[in-house]
Amino acid sequence: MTTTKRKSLSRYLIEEQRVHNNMPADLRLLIEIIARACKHISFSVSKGLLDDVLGNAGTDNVQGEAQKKLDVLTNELFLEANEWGGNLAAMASEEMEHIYEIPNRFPKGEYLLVYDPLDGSSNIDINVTVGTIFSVLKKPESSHNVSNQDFFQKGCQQVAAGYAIYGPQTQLVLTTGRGVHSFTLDTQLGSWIQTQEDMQIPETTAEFAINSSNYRYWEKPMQRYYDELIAGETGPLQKNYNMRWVAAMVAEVHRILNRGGIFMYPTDSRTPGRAGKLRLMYEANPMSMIVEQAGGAATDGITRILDIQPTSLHERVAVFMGSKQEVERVTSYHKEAQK
Ligand SMILES: O=P(O)(O)OC[C@H]1O[C@](O)(COP(=O)(O)O)[C@@H](O)[C@@H]1O
Ligand SMILES: [Mg+2]
Ligand SMILES: [Mg+2]
Repeated sequence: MTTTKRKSLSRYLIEEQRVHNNMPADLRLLIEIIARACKHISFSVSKGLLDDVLGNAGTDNVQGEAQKKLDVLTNELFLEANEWGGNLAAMASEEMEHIYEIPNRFPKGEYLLVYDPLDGSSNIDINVTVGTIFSVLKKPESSHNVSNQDFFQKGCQQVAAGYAIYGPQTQLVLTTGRGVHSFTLDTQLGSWIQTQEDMQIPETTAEFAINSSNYRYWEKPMQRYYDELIAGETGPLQKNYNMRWVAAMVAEVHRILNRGGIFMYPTDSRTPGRAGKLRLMYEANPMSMIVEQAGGAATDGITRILDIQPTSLHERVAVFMGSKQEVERVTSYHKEAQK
């Protein structure tokens, strides 16, 4: 099929608003602006060495991680693109310690945007896939001056979630609560064109993704599950598994959406008191909404991620997400160990 016969993102969003009554106009406009920001990031990322945007920025983010030049640049691109759109009250990002309230000189709206502008940033200097992850929340009606507290909503309250993946093609994967749909950036037209409808994660899988160099730091139930995975058909799972690790959550989740699998970043003892590596509000929550909307599951080993009450902007969470059967199995091992 040629792209001219396919649906653009704009048309998809208008149909969601007008035909399916699934979103108000201001949310539709917000998603259009987010998509435009992702398009801009895609072009910046693709320039790489040509624009001297690779390498370290020489600064650390609030979590003490060295920022790449592109972490800083993509954060600014996302801020600038979204602050004048008129649909937001405030934003929060991996790269900013505090929330960013829309300044009074811009029109304001009723939504809150939380994002990871560049996911998998250790991949950027070696020209491997990276992405952008975003989550949209409604500002509580009772709130007049935006505060951190307004952002502390459970993932099940997200009104939209998505990611852009900057790989061989740039794709935007989106859910507004009626399935998961993907749009590929047609770089000649400059438009997002729908290329997948209602993506579904197979319930069973024979593929897993985990950074197994951390094995010795894991808790017992995680080690048990991993031992069973690698024992393959000689162990209790009685089948052989394949392993993949891109080191970008966006890329792992995208693979799982397309062909199934389980992605894990468990708690480990490298940093005592820290629950895993991934951040709840701008990594785990949006990805969990997408995974559940595609028929998969997502837990922290015990609890459904979308039911966790956030208590700080940058809090971490252990993540097990993807094909339902495997997520249920590893979750049951954690629950057994807890008893
Ligand atoms: O360095 P590791 O242990 O392989 O961790 C990789 C994980 O870290 C992350 O890159 C964190 O994301 P950021 O690049 O946004 O900090 C995840 O995308 C990925 O799953
Ligand atoms: Mg990330
Ligand atoms: Mg990041």
